[in-house]
Amino acid sequence: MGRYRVRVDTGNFVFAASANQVQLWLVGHHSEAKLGLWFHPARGQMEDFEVDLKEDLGPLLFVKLQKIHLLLKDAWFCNHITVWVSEKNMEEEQEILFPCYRWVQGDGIICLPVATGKETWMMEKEVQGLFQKHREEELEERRRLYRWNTWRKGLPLTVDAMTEKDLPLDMRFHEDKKIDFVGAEVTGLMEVVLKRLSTLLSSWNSLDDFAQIVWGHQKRVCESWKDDDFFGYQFLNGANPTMLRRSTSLPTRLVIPPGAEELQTQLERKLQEGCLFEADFSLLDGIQPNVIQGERQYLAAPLVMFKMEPDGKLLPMVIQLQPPCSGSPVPPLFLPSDPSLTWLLAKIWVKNSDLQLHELQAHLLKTHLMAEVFAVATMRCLSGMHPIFKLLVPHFRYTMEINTRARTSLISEGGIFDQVTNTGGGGHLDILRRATACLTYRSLCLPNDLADRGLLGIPSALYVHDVLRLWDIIFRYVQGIVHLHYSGDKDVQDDSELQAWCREITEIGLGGAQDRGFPVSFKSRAELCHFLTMCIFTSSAQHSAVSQGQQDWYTWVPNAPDTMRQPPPTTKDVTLEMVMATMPKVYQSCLQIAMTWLLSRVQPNRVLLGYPKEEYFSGPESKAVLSRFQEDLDILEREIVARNEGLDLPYEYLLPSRIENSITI
Ligand SMILES: CC/C=C\C/C=C\C/C=C\C/C=C\C=C\[C@H](C/C=C\CCC(=O)O)OO
Ligand SMILES: [Fe+2]
Repeated sequence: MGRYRVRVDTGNFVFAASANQVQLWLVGHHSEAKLGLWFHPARGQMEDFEVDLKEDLGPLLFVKLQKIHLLLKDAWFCNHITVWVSEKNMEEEQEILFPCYRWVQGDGIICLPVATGKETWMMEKEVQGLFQKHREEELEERRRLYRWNTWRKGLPLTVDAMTEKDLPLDMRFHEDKKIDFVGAEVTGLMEVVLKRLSTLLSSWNSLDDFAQIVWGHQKRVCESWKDDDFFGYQFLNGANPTMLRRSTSLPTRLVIPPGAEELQTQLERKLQEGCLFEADFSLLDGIQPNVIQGERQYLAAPLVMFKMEPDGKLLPMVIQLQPPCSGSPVPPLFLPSDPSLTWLLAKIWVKNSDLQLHELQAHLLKTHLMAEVFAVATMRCLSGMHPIFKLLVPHFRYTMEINTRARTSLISEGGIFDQVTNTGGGGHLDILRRATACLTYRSLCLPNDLADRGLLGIPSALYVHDVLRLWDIIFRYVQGIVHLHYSGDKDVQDDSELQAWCREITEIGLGGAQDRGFPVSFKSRAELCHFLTMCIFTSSAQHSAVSQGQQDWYTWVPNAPDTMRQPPPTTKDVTLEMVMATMPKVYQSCLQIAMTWLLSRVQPNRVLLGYPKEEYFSGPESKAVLSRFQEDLDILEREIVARNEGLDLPYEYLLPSRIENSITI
């Protein structure tokens, strides 16, 4: 018995309020009490109530709520409910949090378990028995709501939703985000289309013509894109820093033709010095090129070799546009000493290939689609009171919707890829299948990936530096939360929901990826922390690194054309007419600019890494772990700002102040 003060907190989104009435119950260890509170939740409001109860409820475990509709059935977004308990034997009132953070629909009774604190989670068995029944019922409902779907064979499974309208309400864009996103799509397309309506179907006449449709501040790219050091820089710190690796031998595909012994000597010398690097686009070999408006497009599968200079510049040494093919002549090698237009066209071919693998493999597959697998498995396997659910779910905000939109308008039949890229028309799906088949767990764990690619200890590799710092910061945050809730490895091994989550990701979401290093169980807290760090890193920092550069590096179309309309050159005789006939048409260029603007713009009302809107954890220990995470991010922010001050080209994509907490675009 005692006095209970109840506060109901409603979301501040459009339509978060409800015209219906809401009834509350308090459920304690010993008994439960109907509060007889009927109220209409108002948007962004906190409603306070006070009741004196005669019953001895015991320690509170749940709040139950039920929305009663008379006429209009609506949805109410409940943030959380807080209860202050003051009883005779208490020195001071006790504050207890019941997180919700979801839409309350229909008139069923919803149970909100008390916020996970260390004590709740470790609570003795019989109380867990009460929670156990709630958790099982909750997961049964979640598995009905969140189903796997095979969108295309050979790709990671996705959420079962034909369009964003089929998604569970809790996974939808809130109204402000939806209005902004749809508005930007229209604005972006109108901006470029209207500007060039008259010449949409034509080709450009000269490379400078592309300046007519450039937006914003890509001046530096327009001026420097032809320079070798600028070309090399992008493989370290550009839109796609995922292709470069240090060579451990001369690639077998690099057949040196007679007369090129000097090149062979130079390559071998750089190899010996440990400063030979490569970017190999063999994944594109044999992919069927697109046909756009009846015009055949062309693809290459280049290899480019670089040397790392003592000043940190990465300079291309040789480009091979196609791998050798038995029965065909040895493919020509393009060199910096070739005629300038010939060498330039070879570099353009490399950047076209890089854009395809960047967008499909590094961006869409290894961040968007992987985050979706983690999100669907989380909703299907971890109950709302599970500490790992509470740790992860803020990192999946809006991801199912942006991915569903990508499947319906970007990589769909007749979508953007089909309209403007040389991998569209089905080749893009074959690339996704090939990339999925070779996607390893180590390649998502950046310290392992960077070590495997031989990229540690390179002063000019700014992406590498920032990524390693962020990985360590996120790992420390994850470790803090895991160690609060798991006192040892056996707790991890005995956690059935957690082990089911792991298996669901590897065996179902990724289609049996244990042969690519993904775990099917967690044997220790260390293994769990590594995996969780990868999930959060993928959904925040890595997406930021491969998304934010699109606008800077892809708006000047010659620097990374989205399609190529003539075959790769097989001789050194290249003319400007050949180059212009190869480059995208005006329409394809305009759509590239519109899309890169749309997909890498700063999102309104974005939630930054480390600053989730939801408060799922209770207790001073969890709050301290989150505070330290924020402090670590703040220290890194200042480090990067200071580092960038001394740079000709600042690297800003991994500034914590620019990293979203989840993939929302
Ligand atoms: C057309 C290619 C040229 C330049 C890049 C333009 C688009 C990027 C292509 C692929 C990006 C990979 C994943 C992107 C996922 C989401 C996009 C989701 C929905 C788009 C909705 C729409 O097409 O309107 O963005 O990050
Ligand atoms: Fe994205």
